[in-house]
Amino acid sequence: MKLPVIMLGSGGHAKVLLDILRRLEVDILGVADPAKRQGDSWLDLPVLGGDEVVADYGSENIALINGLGSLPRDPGTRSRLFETFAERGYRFGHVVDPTCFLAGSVELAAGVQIMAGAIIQAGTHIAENTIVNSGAIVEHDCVIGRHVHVAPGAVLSGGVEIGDRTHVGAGAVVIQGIRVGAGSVIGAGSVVTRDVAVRQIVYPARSQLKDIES
Ligand SMILES: CC(=O)SCCNC(=O)CCNC(=O)[C@H](O)C(C)(C)COP(=O)(O)OP(=O)(O)OC[C@H]1O[C@@H](n2cnc3c(N)ncnc32)[C@H](O)[C@@H]1OP(=O)(O)O
Repeated sequence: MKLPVIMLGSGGHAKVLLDILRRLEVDILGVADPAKRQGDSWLDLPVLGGDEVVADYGSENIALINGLGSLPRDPGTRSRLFETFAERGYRFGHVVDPTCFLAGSVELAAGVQIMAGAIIQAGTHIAENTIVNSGAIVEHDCVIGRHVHVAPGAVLSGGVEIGDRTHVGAGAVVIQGIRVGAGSVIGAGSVVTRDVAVRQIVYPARSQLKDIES
């Protein structure tokens, strides 16, 4: 049985999730966001109140959707929200855009979100609350930790391991068999050919600007 859902947050990431949920014809009760006024509406959804309003609904009657996005150097609001409600017994639903490709043996933990056009190949495991964003490719046998964001267009080659809370930037490429430690940031457009330790930032090569001589 599919439970009705409440969306937490109403920013850009939540907007994309809402579009997916509507295409999947999920029953959405409303949005919880402390920055909005109870009784208002957001994209034709009722604003139910702040996060505390979730307590009005029994954890066995609803599922939650984590609508907060995540960027490098974020203070961890998305992961905290997940942990807080999971500890209280609430379940976080998967959001899987119907245009993505998921191989049969892929394992998705609670709250994983797979956005439009992403490809996830055989033998890959993705842990709780992780986002694989639009058009990203996760090849076979990858192990992706909790609260990770694989940003749009990033490529993880076969057998890559990504530690918890890591951000893999838009368009980054990680070659096969690489291990990336927890809490790291792979800059957008980087090509990663060596292992990355815990809490390191990978900066990509910079493009150079020069005037065209006539
Ligand atoms: C749906 C969505 O939108 S999801 C979001 C997708 N976005 C991403 O994945 C972004 C990932 N973040 C990045 O790549 C970041 O730029 C980081 C984390 C690598 C670097 O961040 P910071 O250390 O804060 O760098 P900062 O922004 O101060 O820039 C420092 C310099 O590096 C340059 N720079 C920063 N990031 C990059 C990059 N990815 N590629 C090339 N140059 C870069 C900046 O232009 C700046 O150059 P300048 O000194 O000549 O002005």
